[in-house]
Amino acid sequence: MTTRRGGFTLDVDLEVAPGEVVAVLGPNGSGKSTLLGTLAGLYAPEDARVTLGARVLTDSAAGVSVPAHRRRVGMLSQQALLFPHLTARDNVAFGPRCAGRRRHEALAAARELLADVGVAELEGRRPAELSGGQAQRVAIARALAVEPDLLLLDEPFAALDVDAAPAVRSVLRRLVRRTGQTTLLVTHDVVDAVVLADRLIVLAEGRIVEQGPTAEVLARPRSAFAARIAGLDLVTGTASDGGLTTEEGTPVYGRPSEEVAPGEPAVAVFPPSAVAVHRKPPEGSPRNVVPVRLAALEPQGEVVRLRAAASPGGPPWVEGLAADVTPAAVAELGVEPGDDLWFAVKATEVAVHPRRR
Ligand SMILES: Nc1ncnc2c1ncn2[C@@H]1O[C@H](COP(=O)(O)OP(=O)(O)OP(=O)(O)O)[C@@H](O)[C@H]1O
Repeated sequence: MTTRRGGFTLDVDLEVAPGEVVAVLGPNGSGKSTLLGTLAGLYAPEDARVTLGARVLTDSAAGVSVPAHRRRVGMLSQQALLFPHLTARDNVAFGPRCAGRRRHEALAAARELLADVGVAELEGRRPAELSGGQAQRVAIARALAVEPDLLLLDEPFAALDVDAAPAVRSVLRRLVRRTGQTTLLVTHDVVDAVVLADRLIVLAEGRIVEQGPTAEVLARPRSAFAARIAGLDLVTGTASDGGLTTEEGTPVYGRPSEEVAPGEPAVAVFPPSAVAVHRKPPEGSPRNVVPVRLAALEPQGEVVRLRAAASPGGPPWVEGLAADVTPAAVAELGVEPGDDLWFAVKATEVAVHPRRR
């Protein structure tokens, strides 16, 4: 598709498999909202062909453009945008009613969905009587109530406070997985992509500059933007009681940030600034301590990023882990590439999230 807005041109070619969740990341103004708007039928593209299953939604060459409300494309944005005069239940039942469902059927379906998103007891409240997180849960229920063929999520957690966002993300993850909902998710948060998406695409200046399985793009970023968002330490494994267990069986201790059941695929996430670097294994406090071989020293503004490789006999999953330390600490440690070191990170600094298979 090619869509112009003012002097900006979006030019992308994208295919999403049924049931797939694709995350779209990119700097401000890279065209993420323009992409969603074009799929939703909000903008008239200059030259595009958009198909959903067997249906043609847009074919500019043939003069076809299905209006937004007939696309069976659901949209959820930062703000819940509920009808202010309707109760939570009636907000969710509205779409099915418009699609011709009987009133009692639509209300029953709405109640079930409100229970699914964890706000069954709020069904009689109006939007003004809901918190941001509660309203967004209702908005998720409303978006799914019409059983859209494609769900578009435009920064659905951005307006929520940091405490509410992971719980709402969990709810969305569970429902999207259960219904096999085909989804395109625009986000600024790489953790959203890890938790929800099978695949990640990176937009820059209206074009796709990178795409692939989420973990792969983050492990081997090619664009400057992907490198920057990949600036978190990620360790994948299987959730356990106190954190996760890597594929090789190493325990990584952390705190579950949201609903993640033992035995499920999980990812441990921590900032490189939380990693302490030692010459000898540190003693005492309960934390994660792992041997690494120093691969590189990368200056990063105020700090130096120590990049790890596996040490002989050590676990392979440390490959690529980063530790940010001050230049003074680097001088004091006297480290050089090839040195054998220990990376340590406190369990309280490690967030454990569920991960898409
Ligand atoms: N109404 C408009 N008229 C003209 N140009 C517009 C309009 N809306 C957006 N643009 C331009 O289109 C480009 C893409 O905007 P878009 O909102 O799709 O980016 P985005 O990636 O979603 O950004 P953000 O992360 O800031 O939400 C921007 O350069 C913007 O200046």
